[in-house]
Amino acid sequence: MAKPALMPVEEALDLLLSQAETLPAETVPLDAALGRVLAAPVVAGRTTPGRDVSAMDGYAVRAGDATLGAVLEVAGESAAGRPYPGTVPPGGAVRLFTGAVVPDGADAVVIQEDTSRDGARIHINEAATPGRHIRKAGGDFRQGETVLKAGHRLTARDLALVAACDLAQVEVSRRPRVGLLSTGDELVRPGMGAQAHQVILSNIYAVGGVARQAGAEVTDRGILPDQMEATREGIRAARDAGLDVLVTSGGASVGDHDLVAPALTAEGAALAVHKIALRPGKPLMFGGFPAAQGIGTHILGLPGNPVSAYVCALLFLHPLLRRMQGEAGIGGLELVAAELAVDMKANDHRMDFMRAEIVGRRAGIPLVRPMPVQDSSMLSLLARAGALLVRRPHATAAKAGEPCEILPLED
Ligand SMILES: Nc1nc2c(c(=O)[nH]1)N[C@H]1C(S)=C(S)[C@@H](COP(=O)(O)OP(=O)(O)OC[C@H]3O[C@@H](n4cnc5c(N)ncnc54)[C@H](O)[C@@H]3O)O[C@H]1N2
Ligand code: MOO
Repeated sequence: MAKPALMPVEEALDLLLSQAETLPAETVPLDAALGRVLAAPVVAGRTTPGRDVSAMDGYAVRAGDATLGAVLEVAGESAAGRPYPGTVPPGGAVRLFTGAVVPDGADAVVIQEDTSRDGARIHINEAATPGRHIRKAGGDFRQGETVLKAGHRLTARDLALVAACDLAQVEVSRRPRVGLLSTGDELVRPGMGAQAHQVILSNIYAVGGVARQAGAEVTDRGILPDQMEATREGIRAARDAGLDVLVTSGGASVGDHDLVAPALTAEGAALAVHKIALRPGKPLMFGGFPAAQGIGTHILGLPGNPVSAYVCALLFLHPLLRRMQGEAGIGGLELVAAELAVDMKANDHRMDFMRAEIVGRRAGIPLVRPMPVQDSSMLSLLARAGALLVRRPHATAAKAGEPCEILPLED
C-alpha cells in the first residue's frame, strides 16, 4: 500500500495560522502589560514636552542680548516643575535647570559652563544661538498622535512611552489559555526517583516554556496512561475546560500504544493534518474541537520525542499563539541567512531542522555546523544548540562555505 503523502511544513503552517482567530480584548494596568499584544492603538493623552523646556542647566536668555562678553541681570529661576512666572526682560536672564520650562521672552539657553556668575549678574563667555538647548513643546509626541499600533507586542520601552502619554492602562488581547496533556505509561515527574525503564516527563517544560514566551497562560493537565478509556477521559475533560489550545504530547505515531488521534476523534475533534514532511516531528497533528458558537479549541498533537516536541512547538505553537493575540507580522518561518562550516549530504523529502552550533562568523554571517548526532530524543544536544540548521526538502548536497538557512535559538 502506498504511504500517504506528508504535508509540506510551510503549507501546514499556513493552514494552521489561517485558522487562528484573534482573542477578545481586555484592559490591563501597565505593570501587567509587558509582552502583551495591543488590541487597539495607543493614542497620546498629552503633548510631551508640554512646554518648551531646557535640555541643560544654565540660563534662559534672549539670544540677541547674550553676545560674547555681555553681562546680563538674573531676574529669577525656573526649575523642573516650578516655572518662572514672568517674562525674561531685555538685558536679563533666568536661571534654569534641565527639564525646566523656558520662560516667555527667552529663545536660547546658555549652559552654565559658558557663563561666570557675579552676584545677581552673569557674564556670557560663549555667545547664545537661538533655539540652542531648548526642547520644543510636542517634540516627542503630541496629544492625539498614535504612538503604537494595534498588533504590536509591548516591550519595556513601550511601557515607558505609554506611561509618558499619561495612560495608566492599555487594551490588549487576552492571553491564550493553553493546556498541556502528556501521554505514556513510562512517564514519571522529575525528582520522583524514576526507575531505569521509566522516562522523565520533560516535554511540558520545553513546550510550556515556548507557550509562555509566546504570551500564553499554561496549565499542566497531567499524564494519561496508554489506555483508550483513560485517554478519552483526559481529552474530554480538557475539551470542556475552556482552553484556547490543547497541546498533547506523545502517542502520535503508529504504534499499538499511540492512542491520541483515535481518542481525539472519538471525542469529537476534527483533525486537519496528521503527518508532516518534517524532521524531527513527522507525526505532528492538528485540528480542533469546534465550538457551538464563538472560538473553539485548537488542538496540536506533538510527537513524544523531546526534540520533536520542542521543534514542533517552536515552529507551530509559538506562531499560532502570537497570531491568536493579533500580533502583526506573524507569518511563515523566520529563517536567517548563514554559511555552512562543513559539507552536507543531499536531503530527502522531509524539511530538516538539524541541531547545530554556530562556530564563528564571516562578514557578520554565522558559520554553522550541525551536531554529529541528530537523534530526536537527545536533550543534551538540543540544549547546547545555538540554531537549527534548515535543510529544505530534496536539498542537494552542499559544500562548506555555501549559503544555508538557520532558525536561531536565542533562549
Ligand atoms: N513505525 C514507525 N514508528 C515510528 C514512526 C513512524 O513513522 N513509523 N515515527 C517515529 C517518529 S518520527 C517519532 S517523532 C516518534 C513519535 O512517537 P509518538 O508521538 O507516538 O511518541 P511516543 O511513542 O509516545 O514517545 C516517543 C518517545 O518520547 C518519550 N516521551 C513521550 N512523552 C514524553 C514527555 N512528555 N516527556 C519526555 N519524553 C517523552 C517517550 O518515552 C518515548 O521514548 O515515533 C517514531 N516511531
Ligand atoms: O520526526 Mo521524529 O520527530 O524524527 O523523531
